[in-house]
Amino acid sequence: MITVKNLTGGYAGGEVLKGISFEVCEGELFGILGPNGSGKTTLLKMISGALNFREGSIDVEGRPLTQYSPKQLARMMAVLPQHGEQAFPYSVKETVSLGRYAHQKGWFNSWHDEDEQIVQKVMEQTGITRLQDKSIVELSGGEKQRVFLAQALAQQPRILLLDEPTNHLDLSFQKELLDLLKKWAAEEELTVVSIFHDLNLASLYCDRLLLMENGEVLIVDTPAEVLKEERIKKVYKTQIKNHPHPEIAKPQLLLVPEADGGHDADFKIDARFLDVGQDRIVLQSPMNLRTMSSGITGAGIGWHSSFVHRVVPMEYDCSDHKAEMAEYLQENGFLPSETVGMMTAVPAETASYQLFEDGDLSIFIIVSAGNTHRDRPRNINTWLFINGKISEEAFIQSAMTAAEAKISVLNELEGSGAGSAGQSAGISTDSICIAAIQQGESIAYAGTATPLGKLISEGIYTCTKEAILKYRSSKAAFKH
Ligand SMILES: Nc1ncnc2c1ncn2[C@@H]1O[C@H](COP(=O)(O)OP(=O)(O)OP(=O)(O)O)[C@@H](O)[C@H]1O
Repeated sequence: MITVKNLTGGYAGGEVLKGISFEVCEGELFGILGPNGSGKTTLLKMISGALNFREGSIDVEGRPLTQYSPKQLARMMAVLPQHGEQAFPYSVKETVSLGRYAHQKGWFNSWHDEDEQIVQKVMEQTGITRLQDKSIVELSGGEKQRVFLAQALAQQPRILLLDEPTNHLDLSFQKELLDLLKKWAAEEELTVVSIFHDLNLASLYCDRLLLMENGEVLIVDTPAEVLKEERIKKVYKTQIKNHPHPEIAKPQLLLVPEADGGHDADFKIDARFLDVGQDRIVLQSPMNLRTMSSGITGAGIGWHSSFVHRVVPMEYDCSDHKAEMAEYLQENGFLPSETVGMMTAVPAETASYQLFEDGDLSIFIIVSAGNTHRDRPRNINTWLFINGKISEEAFIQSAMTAAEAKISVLNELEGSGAGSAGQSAGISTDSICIAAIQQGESIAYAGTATPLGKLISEGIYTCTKEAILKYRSSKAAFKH
């Protein structure tokens, strides 16, 4: 659809673009990225024919751009510039109607029903119908942006060139606009070339991305390839982390602010923060911990500061235990959004907890265990607090290492096979929460042969065994 070859040129002051080459296919949503001043707008101006280039070529539908008359070009492509400005106080509808100019033979007396219908349709699609009689000078930045987008769409172009289209738009209209462009690209084969400053939006919506640096193309590829953490850090000269989107397979980049340096280097989670009551065990951390858990609240991966292990009666039965747990937390002064919450019928006093240390490495473990006989539903809840900065691999390996240690206790106390899936109790309602302070030395791995893994194995073995034995000798064991 658009073929750019060796494009070179700029302004009177000097060359901005140096040997740019790429192709955009029909119906593609193509994003242009790059730091400030890298030449994105200059490139878009050249593609739209607004700025001449010195060397190279731009072909649109197989024909050199320079061979199109201005009117032919206007029927082919529409441009939404970065700062839509309007010199005259036209009404919204009049401004949108200007988009029909390229399709008209004369100007004043050739307004047809079709033009009216298209203008009404695009005003509706961009959510500005109710503003149609207002003067454009009375609109907010976001409303103006929609009007100029409607004007561009009224042109019914085959190619839409956009310079930061979501600038000024609120979150829901950003999404609406890009959903709309994506739909038009797919259904009406509209080709969209757009500059983005928001790399995450570009990742979510674009088929391919072109990343520019100092007037040159660094890479043209899919979002997953272009938005690699190391590349973006280098080009934008800033700290970022790449994190997959939770719902769709697209990368998302997160800024990492400078650390405030205010934390205590010797900080560790231990029994000082634990409160074992009659009906719950609470660990309240003074700061948020990175968590991976299967708790009722705070499940999955997140950041939490309150850890609540709530003891409920054996006959507890609730159709919506998540909602009921959230209510319980709220009533008891815990914010559900900051809390990992688990439930158990096992008495709090039978839980086992201990700090395990090996040199600078330390972990704090709490285990509550009940009904650990083969023929009954089992409930062992494990909390593992790691006083270190651990990788994502180490989170997963910690869970594996902890599970292995727990099973070896079950096998020891109940005979071989007790911990395996088919053999053990009808249902296992076990939960785990791993929480790391994410400060200090980085720890890459937590498999059984690593220092952290060894500490976890020892700690989980010790606490699980003690918790089971305490539970068995308690009155509760006879009742259950
Ligand atoms: N009209 C102009 N005359 C002279 N130089 C210009 C003109 N417009 C832009 N430039 C220069 O060209 C270079 C590239 O600018 P351009 O606007 O293309 O960058 P950009 O990547 O779109 O930047 P931004 O992200 O800040 O919008 C910059 O150094 C800029 O100063």
